[in-house]
Amino acid sequence: MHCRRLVLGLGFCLLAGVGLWALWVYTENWLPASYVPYYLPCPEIFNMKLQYKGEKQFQPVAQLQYPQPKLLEQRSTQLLTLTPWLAPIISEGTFDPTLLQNIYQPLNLTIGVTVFAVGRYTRFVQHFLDSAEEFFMRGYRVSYYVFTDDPAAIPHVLLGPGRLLSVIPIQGYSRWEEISMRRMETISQHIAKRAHREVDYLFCLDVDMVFRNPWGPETLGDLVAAIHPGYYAVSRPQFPYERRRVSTAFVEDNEGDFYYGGAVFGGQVARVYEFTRGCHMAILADKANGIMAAWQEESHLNRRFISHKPSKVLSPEYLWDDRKPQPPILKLIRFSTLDKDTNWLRG
Ligand SMILES: CC(=O)N[C@H]1[C@@H](OP(=O)(O)OP(=O)(O)OC[C@H]2O[C@@H](n3ccc(=O)[nH]c3=O)[C@H](O)[C@@H]2O)O[C@H](CO)[C@H](O)[C@@H]1O
Ligand SMILES: [Mn+2]
Repeated sequence: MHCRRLVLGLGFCLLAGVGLWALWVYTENWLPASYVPYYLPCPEIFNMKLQYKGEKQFQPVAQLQYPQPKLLEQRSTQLLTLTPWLAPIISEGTFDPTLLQNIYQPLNLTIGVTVFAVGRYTRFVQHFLDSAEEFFMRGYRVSYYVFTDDPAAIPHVLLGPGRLLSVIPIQGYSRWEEISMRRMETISQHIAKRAHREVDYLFCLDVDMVFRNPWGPETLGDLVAAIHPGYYAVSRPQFPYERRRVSTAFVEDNEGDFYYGGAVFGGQVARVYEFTRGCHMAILADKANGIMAAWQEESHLNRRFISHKPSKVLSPEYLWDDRKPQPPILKLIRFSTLDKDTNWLRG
């Protein structure tokens, strides 16, 4: 009798166990997936409030519809000089270098440059810095911040007076997309920790590039974007924005001004902080949802520049590509991407 009860009890437990297990398998596999909170790897960034001189609130632009601004005006010999939101578009002939020099030189500004050289990209540093010494913000104080996973591979480049080079060790990632995208996080953290005390303006540049002509104070502004050399003559629907709604970088067909390049952006250090932080947040949100935008951080940068308009736009003179012939509409090339063996570099 006692034994039968025990067997019955055990049988009941077994049945209940199987039942619970089946229920668990069902909820796990067949119910629609509920959103699992994702661990954001940098909680400190949410709490960092920086103290700038004369800080002012910035209101993002509300979404509205308007015609696309066209860089190539009707007269095909001249580029557009003003955006519809009245930001100047900088190209040769739109400014007087001597006048600007007289205005900006006495301000004793320090201009920062962030540049990443991870893995095989360290080979570009020498050429980049040599050409920057020749053409970038000559006569100004400049702080180069070179981020690398291999500090020993960064050459000792002879710098002019008032110009400094800091080599900052960072972690490398095996995927090039990750290296490229992580720049937003690294730059925002670097500004928070250090650069906001050291520089007035900051430019964030690709390293696989070279300066060929002067880049001066005409480029300084609150928030600066550069028009991508591949898309300055095409219309909105052809811009390679992220078009999937699930991404935080999503852009509608009827939105967008210019397609900007991820290889050049900058501005006042406080504005670059807000900008890179915003892009990094959006990248993290995409990551949490298992999605990578079409052109990585460049897609996020373009999304953000639609709602946070740049106060100054650089023409493709400031972001060209050696693989393309120089069109007559551009009087000179100031900064250009080298023709590189991408497969070997990223391999
Ligand atoms: C013409 C074209 O296709 N352009 C896209 C391509 O630009 P790029 O072909 O210019 O990307 P890239 O290979 O120059 O990478 C961007 C930058 O990240 C750094 N880096 C990258 C990889 C690496 O292994 N080590 C390293 O240091 C380096 O500073 C480099 O300049 O990719 C970018 C990725 O965001 C954008 O999507 C660009 O639109
Ligand atoms: Mn590049």
